[in-house]
Amino acid sequence: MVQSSVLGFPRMGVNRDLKKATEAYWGGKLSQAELLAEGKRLRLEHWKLQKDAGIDIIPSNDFSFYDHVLDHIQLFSCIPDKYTKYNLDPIDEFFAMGRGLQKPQTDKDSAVDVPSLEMVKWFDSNYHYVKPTVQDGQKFKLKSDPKPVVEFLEAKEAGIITRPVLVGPVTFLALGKADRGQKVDPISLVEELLPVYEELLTKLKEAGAETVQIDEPSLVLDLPPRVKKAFKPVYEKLTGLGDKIPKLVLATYFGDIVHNIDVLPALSDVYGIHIDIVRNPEQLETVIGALGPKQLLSVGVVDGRNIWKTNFRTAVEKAEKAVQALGKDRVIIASSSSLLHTPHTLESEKKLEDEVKDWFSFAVQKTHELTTIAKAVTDGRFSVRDQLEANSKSIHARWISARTNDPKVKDRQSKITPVMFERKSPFPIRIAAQQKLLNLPLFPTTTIGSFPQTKEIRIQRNRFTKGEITAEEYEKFIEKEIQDVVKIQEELGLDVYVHGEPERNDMVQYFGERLTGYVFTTHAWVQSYGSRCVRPPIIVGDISRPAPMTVKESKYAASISNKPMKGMLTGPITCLRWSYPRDDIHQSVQAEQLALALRDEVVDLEAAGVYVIQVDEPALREGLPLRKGLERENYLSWAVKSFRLSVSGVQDSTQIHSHFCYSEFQDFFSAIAALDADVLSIENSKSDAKLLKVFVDEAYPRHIGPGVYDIHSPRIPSEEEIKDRIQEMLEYLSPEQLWVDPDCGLKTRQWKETKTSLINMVNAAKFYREKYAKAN
Ligand code: MET
Ligand SMILES: [Zn+2]
Repeated sequence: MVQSSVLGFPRMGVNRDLKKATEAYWGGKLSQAELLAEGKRLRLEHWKLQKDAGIDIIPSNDFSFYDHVLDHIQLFSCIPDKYTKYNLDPIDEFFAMGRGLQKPQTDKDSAVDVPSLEMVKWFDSNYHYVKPTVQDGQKFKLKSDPKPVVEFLEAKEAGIITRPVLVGPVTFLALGKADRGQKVDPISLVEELLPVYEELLTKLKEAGAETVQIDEPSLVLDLPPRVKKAFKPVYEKLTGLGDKIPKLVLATYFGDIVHNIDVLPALSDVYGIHIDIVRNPEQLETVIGALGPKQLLSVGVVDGRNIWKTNFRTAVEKAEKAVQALGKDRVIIASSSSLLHTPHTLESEKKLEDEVKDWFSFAVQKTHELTTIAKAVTDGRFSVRDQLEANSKSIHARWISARTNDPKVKDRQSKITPVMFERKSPFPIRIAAQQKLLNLPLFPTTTIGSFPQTKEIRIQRNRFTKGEITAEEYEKFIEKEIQDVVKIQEELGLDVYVHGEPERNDMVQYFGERLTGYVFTTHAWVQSYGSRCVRPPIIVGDISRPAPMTVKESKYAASISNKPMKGMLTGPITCLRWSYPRDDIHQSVQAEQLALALRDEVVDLEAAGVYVIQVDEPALREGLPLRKGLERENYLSWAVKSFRLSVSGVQDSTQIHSHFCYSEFQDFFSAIAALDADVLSIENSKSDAKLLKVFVDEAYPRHIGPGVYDIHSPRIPSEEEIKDRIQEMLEYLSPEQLWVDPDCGLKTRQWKETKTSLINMVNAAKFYREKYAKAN
């Protein structure tokens, strides 16, 4: 019999219950016991739901109160002293590592002030994990009552035998880093870490676990030889323990393992291997060929990263191929990765039109898809004939739907010509024309777009959405907000203003709502980090812009300002990456459609008298394919082209800005340069200014505003501190090139700290302005 399996289930619950519970606990409104009980309730509910769907292999230890890598950090006692020194309760220590902890002194306890561990994106997804941070001479120790064992027993007690999920030792270390000032290479600690895995696996076996899913997704990356070499000793040692530990199914996802296939012989005693054949179907044959004579293959055929209904015909075909080669008992039908990246259930969507709703499948629906596919492969397609027929009807309906295809969009795409990717003149000519028009001082100051999204703004937006106030009333309210921020910027003495983005609920959704081809959900939240969830819009069809999207607000703002007003747009790649993209046409085609829509917007803004326009691309980097090579080059080529297409319709005198919330450009600098933006604003306050060296090495000629202070924290930077920061930047950038701005938008901040921080920023800029004016 071919078994069905889920690699991991979303943790939040139908109504983001976990988010609500953890935030209530942090806010002191829920006791620890209540929080733990809520976690338990959610785990049970999710196990039962998978069991009821008929899933054979149900995961446990996929749940986490914050992040599963952080769970492992605590499980292995890999906790830096700065946390342990406070002797916090384990759950509070856990959250302190995840989100930092600041607590004033009380009668009972001393004050706590500790920042969080570093958090970064999980492979190429928008989920963030906490980075294991190790010390020279790091030791590991298994925590008492290990979470994987506790949760396995919890499920067992409820009559459900699960397959616990662990992050494998190689991936755990490969994703880690040495703490500040430490020299250790994390992977060199593998010998130290292995006994902890042995102990944990032994305990799981004693508890009754027959198999364990051990995640080693690092196998899809380009691995440095020292990491790659680590697989052999680790897995020989573990499998050498024989029956003392559960059988291991080693899971890879988000890419193929063909380039690391020489590792497979070292894994030949591992019970089974999981591969993602949604992303990389072509690896199937190679991996089958490299399996040991008895090894199982878990084939990921249901997408864990997107929301489209699985095409049963192609999924069954792929699975049958595996069965033909290996036999029914050696194949498992699985989700491609954990379902963590998909929303909980489609059932919650009451407002979606039936036509499109029929095209989607969220986590709960995917569990049913898995059992159907497994049955089709086990008992033959006729055994699930009705499901297969309904599925192919739905797939076909989407394919031919008028919502999917817009001939006008395709026609416009076919008429794109090479000149549309080029500004009229090269940068030196443009900047001269811009200078003439804008008349900016040295060290111009600006902000990144949004100003504090106050409670009042959210209230009014809600009232408007609910129909409690009219469009006119709402518009008046927004105008008033714009007036206020223009006035504040005048008082602060900034040089290029923004309108503050009060009308935007979200930087992607706002645009999606004004474009054709998008649909929106009401409950389809997915975890981004900790308790934070996002609700990505879904691209279902060809995209076009029926009418201007931002011109009214920007034009109004420009009309009441005595300084240049910067128009603010979200770039094509970010609109694409922070949505669920279509899977029926290439992403480059969708990016191009978005670019054309934005191009019209840019031209309209210019015509409305907005001569500085910023097109934000914070998601450009996360879209970078995981491995170097052709795929990455291709991505960068179409990503750069779509950006250029969106901004190149303007006159030389219109200044194009772009913004990125990261500073690591080393591995794709040429793409950043190729954007040909007149001004780049980048996140830099937390990084070493040395990173800016790449701009010197590559003789970058255009303007740059590296963020001078961190906007993620309410902390106010002093004028001195900002001056020091600018001084450091001047070691790498010329005074003519340098802009002064914060790291990112200010929407999550309060007005109080925002104003003071900006006063300090403007003063620091003025200091250098005067200094260099005198020098000339
Ligand atoms: C995540 S980048 C955000 C840029 C946007 N213009 C803002 O200021 O909020
Ligand atoms: Zn940003």
